[in-house]
Amino acid sequence: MTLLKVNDLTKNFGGLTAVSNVSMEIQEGELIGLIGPNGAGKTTFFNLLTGVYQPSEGEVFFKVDGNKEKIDGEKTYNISEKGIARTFQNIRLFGDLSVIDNVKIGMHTEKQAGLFASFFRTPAFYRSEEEITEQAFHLLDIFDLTEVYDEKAKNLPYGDQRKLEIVRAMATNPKLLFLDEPAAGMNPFESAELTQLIQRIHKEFNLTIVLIEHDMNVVMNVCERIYVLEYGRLIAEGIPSEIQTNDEVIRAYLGGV
Ligand SMILES: Nc1ncnc2c1ncn2[C@@H]1O[C@H](COP(=O)(O)OP(=O)(O)OP(=O)(O)O)[C@@H](O)[C@H]1O
Repeated sequence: MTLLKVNDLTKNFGGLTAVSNVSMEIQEGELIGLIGPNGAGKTTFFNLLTGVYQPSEGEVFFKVDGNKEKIDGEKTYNISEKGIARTFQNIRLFGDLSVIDNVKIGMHTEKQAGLFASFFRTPAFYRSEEEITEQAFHLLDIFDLTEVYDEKAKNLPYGDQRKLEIVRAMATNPKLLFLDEPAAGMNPFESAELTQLIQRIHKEFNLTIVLIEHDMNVVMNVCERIYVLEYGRLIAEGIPSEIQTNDEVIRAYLGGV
């Protein structure tokens, strides 16, 4: 079943077309890779799908509770409420808050006991707080971050901060998760561990994931299907073995062949 449908999406920045007539269709439960040389338009594409930028042209549809909704032009928080979460290329945690609070903040946008219950601290409020804490610890456990739950986020090693970013995005209970270079700056051991984690959350939460990644080991090992951008245009789409042998892709990466 189609979860996300993108029709001819375009973004112009003055004279530069960062994303040019890109169309794609993502099925529920897929793990998709989005690759391309530096400046190809990958992050801009994520920004268009998550409401950070408004498209110059094109449409985006997302399936919410069985209904197809048009989400292009929507505000970031509306898109997040509909079930799309993301991480950023640069870490954007609340550095002075604890690890667990970084996760719980994400959950509060999703699970709210209501103003009355929160104000008067009713049983519904405590039940909801208890559930939030329990779920936050479950996510931290998957990412092997339980032991540091009380540390300030900024004091975690770099690799753990990147993992915490994913946990925080997961906390909104998304149906679709965009990961922007999750393995950037990680050593080979860390990125291999992250690869396994991405596969695990994909299966355990039946989560649809779109991954921007430069590390080809990660991309080729985890992604079921891959889209390739170059200068804002989609130049290829296919399973990893097709992409690895695609002449256009090889030319885009190696140049001039
Ligand atoms: N806000 C902006 N204003 C003007 N130009 C922009 C803006 N954001 C991105 N661009 C330009 O759009 C093009 C695509 O950039 P984008 O960051 O989307 O590429 P990318 O594929 O994510 O690159 P990288 O792999 O290096 O992160 C680049 O030429 C970039 O300079």
